[in-house]
Amino acid sequence: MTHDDASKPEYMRRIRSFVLREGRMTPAQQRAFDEHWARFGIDYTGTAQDYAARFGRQAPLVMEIGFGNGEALAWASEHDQARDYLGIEVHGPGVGRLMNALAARDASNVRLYKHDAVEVLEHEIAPGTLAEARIWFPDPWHKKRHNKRRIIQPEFVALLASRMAPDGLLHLATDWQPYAEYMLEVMEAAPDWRNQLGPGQYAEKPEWRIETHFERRGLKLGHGVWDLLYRKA
Ligand SMILES: C[S@@+](CC[C@H](N)C(=O)[O-])C[C@H]1O[C@@H](n2cnc3c(N)ncnc32)[C@H](O)[C@@H]1O
Repeated sequence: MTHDDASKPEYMRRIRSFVLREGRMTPAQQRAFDEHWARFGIDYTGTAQDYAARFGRQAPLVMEIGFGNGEALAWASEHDQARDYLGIEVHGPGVGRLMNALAARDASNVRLYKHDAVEVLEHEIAPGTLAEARIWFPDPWHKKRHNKRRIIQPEFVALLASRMAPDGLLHLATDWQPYAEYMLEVMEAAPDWRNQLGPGQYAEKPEWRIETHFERRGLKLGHGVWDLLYRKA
């Protein structure tokens, strides 16, 4: 353990919210990295980034963590050209697939990390940077002994709040009711966030979130869907 690790809160030090099962990339996804990473990708360096310089303009920045195959991010960024989008995902095939979609529409308002979002937030995103943050259908870690691996934890939402611009919006969604209840519990207790709908309330699904792959999977299993909207207090 490095000295830096020792100074981190317990959650940040030990817990990873993902297991990397790198499925094989298809030739098209591999080609996406070869051809498009220089344009859409940001290599993790562990130092604060100047996103306005990367995008070549000063626009509000929307971040999505764990975008999966990227369909929701592709859609949202195409229909919201006045803002810039930062996607963070550890799963290579999903990043490749999204880059192909972005290249097909010649997108200029999206950049991607293939890295752990907790580390990106800690080291690359300066305080006060984000206008909006989205975490849609994060891994629910169903088993009680795995609940601590959920990305939504008090320490994590405090870190996230510190990276938000004043009045910045956080949008969470899940299809797993016990995780929805846990998200609500963590967020209601967080001093840096206030529920946009009023204390303890879930939100209606906003029109900017299209149905995602994991949402469809949950709906097929008969799950409900819960959206939560919080503003930085
Ligand atoms: C259940 S999937 C949901 C994907 C997508 N949002 C959807 O709704 O279809 C959760 C995703 O979060 C990613 N993920 C989990 N923890 C992460 C982290 N710390 N940093 C970046 N990505 C993460 C996983 O690789 C996975 O693709």
